[in-house]
Amino acid sequence: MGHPTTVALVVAAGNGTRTGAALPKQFASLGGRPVLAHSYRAFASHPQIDRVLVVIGQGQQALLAAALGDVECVVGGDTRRESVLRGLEYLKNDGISRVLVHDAARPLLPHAVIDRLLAALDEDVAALPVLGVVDTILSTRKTHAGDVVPRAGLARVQTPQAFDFPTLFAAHQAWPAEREATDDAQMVRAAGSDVRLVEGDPMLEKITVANDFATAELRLNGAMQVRSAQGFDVHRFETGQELWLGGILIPHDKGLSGHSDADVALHAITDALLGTIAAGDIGMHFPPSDPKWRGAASAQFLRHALSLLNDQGGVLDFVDVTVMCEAPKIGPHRDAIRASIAEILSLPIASVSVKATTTERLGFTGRGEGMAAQAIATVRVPVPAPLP
Ligand SMILES: Nc1ccn([C@@H]2O[C@H](COP(=O)(O)OP(=O)(O)OP(=O)(O)O)[C@@H](O)[C@H]2O)c(=O)n1
Ligand SMILES: C[C@](O)(CO)[C@H](O)COP(=O)(O)O
Repeated sequence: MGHPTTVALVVAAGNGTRTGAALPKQFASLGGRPVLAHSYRAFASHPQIDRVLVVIGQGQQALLAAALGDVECVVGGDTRRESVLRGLEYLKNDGISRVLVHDAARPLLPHAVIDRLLAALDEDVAALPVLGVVDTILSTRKTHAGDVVPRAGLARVQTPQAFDFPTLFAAHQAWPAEREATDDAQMVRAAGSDVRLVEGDPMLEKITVANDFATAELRLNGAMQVRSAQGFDVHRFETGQELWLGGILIPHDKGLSGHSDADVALHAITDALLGTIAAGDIGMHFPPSDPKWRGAASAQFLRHALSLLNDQGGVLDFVDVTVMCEAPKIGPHRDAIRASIAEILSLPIASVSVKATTTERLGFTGRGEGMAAQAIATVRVPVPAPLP
C-alpha cells in the first residue's frame, strides 16, 4: 500500500471585513509577498504534503493568479464552514486519506506544527494546535466586568486542523446547514470523534484586524535574515555590436560582445542575486557553451535568479549597480536603466540604484576596450528554522 495521500486545504475566500481594507487580507502584502503566498508555501514546501488546494471567493481568480500563478483552486461559499465544505466536495472522489484545513489568514506556519499534527493523526482521527490562555478571562456585563472565568482548562485554537478525510467530510455533511461553526474540529467532535491537542505556535496568530499586519511583519522579520551578496562582470567592446545595458539599448558606436546580449549590468546583478542564496554563478545556470543562450536577452537570467530566491521564501529589497567605462556617458540613461531593472525585478524604482564611474583612463576600461559592472543585492531570507 502506498503512503496516505495528504492534502492541505487553504481557505482564502473571505472578504477580510474586519481589516477595514478593500483588498481581502489574504491578498495583501506581508514582507513583500501576498499573505496567501506565505500560507501556501508552508504546505507546498513540506515533504509530507502531496497536494495543496486553495479555496477562493467568487471573482478572486485574478487575485489568486497574481499571488501564486496557476495553482489548484475551487470557489468557496459565504461562510468559512461553507468554503471548507466546497473544498471537501471538490476532493471527495480523489482517494484522499488526510486533510489539513488552514486559514490563509494565518500566514506564518512553521513546519514543526505540521509535523506535530501529522504525528497526532497516527493516534486519532483529528488534531488541532492550541495555545494556552495567559490573561485573566472575564465574562462581561455590557460596560462592566462580570465574573472571572477560570482559565485552567481553556485553550486558544489555531489552524491548520488535521483530519482523517472521511471523518471530516462526514461531519460536514451531518452538520445542519442553518447552523454556523467557527472551526472544523468542533464539527468532528459534535459527530462523536475525539480531537487530539498539539502545541500551537505564536507565529501562527491570525491576521484579523488592520494592526495585525504590523505584528505579523515584526514576527516575519524576526524569522528572516538580511543578506547581501555582490556580483561582478566584464565584457569586451566590439564594433558592429549593439550595446545593451540594464535591459535597454544604448546608442553607441560599439557594443559589448558575449555569448548572450552581453548586458554587463544585468549579469553583475544576476550574480549578486545568486550569491544571496549561495546558488553558484550565472555561468553555472546559463553555460556559454550552450547554444540555447546565444544572443539571449539577459533579463531572463535575472528573472531566473529572482525566482530561485523567491522559491526559498526570500524577498529582494534593494539592488545597487556600478558601471565602469569611459564612454558612453551613463548619466543621461540612468533613470531609464533604473526603470528597466525595477521592472524586471518587480521592485519599486526607489529600490534600484545605478551608478557609473570612469577608471581615470586606467586599465582596460580606461583604454575603452571593455566595460565592467559590479552589483550588490540586499535580500531577506527565512532563517532555516522555524519557518520553512
Ligand atoms: N466565506 C469565507 C469566509 C472566510 N474564509 C477564510 O477563513 C479564514 C478565517 O476567516 P476570517 O479571519 O474570519 O476571514 P474573513 O471572513 O475574510 O474576515 P472577516 O470576518 O473580517 O470578514 C480566512 O483565511 C478566510 O479567507 C473563507 O474561506 N470563506
Ligand atoms: C478557525 C479559527 O481560525 C480557529 O481559531 C477561527 O475560529 C476563525 O474564526 P473567524 O471568526 O472566522 O475569524
